[in-house]
Order: sequence, then structure tokens, then C-alpha cells
Amino acid sequence: MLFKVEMKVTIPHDMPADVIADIKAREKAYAQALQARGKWRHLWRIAGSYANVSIFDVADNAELQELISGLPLFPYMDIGVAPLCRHPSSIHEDDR
Ligand SMILES: O=C(O)CC1=CCC(=O)O1
Repeated sequence: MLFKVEMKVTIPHDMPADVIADIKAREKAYAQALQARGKWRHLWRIAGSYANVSIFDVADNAELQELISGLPLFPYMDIGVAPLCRHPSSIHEDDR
């Protein structure tokens, strides 16, 4: 199942720089591992903001919840999720 996920990050102003750097490093490693597994198909920066739009490919809602809630930045994110299905005009046969 494909989901569009939008993540907007707001880090508290009083968080120490070394803590922020550690969270961001763990976030990057986590995101890249999920991309390598094919779970996180697309990851795009939304230009001009500390936010991304992503496409996840997961078995079900429960797996999406598990993966998203494991993000190190999860406590500092506003997240929006939309389920996707194949568009009848799409030429991409693997979009399902
Ligand atoms: O920078 C972001 O948009 C938050 C984020 C998600 C995966 C990652 O590496 O950073």
C-alpha cells in the first residue's frame, strides 16, 4: 500500500546543538535504511521549509504507523498522511 506522508519539523528553540545533531544523524540513518529496504520510496524536501513529502510503500496502516513513530524526529513533527491508489492514466505499471 502506498501512502503520501508530509512531515513538518519544528525543533524546540532551547534544544542544545549537540542533541539536535545527534537526532538528525539518527534520523538520516533511519530514513536511509528504510529507503534501502524499499519502504520509503521517495523523499523530497519541500522547498523553502523544514518539511518533506514522502511516499511510503508498506503492507498496511499498522506498518506505516510503526515506521513513522520510530522516526527520531517524530516527537518534533506534524505529520499528514494520505492513502494513494493507481491513477487510471498512469503509465507506471508498478504504481499500486
Ligand atoms: O529533514 C526532514 O525533512 C526530516 C527528515 C526525514 C528523514 C530525514 O532524514 O530527515
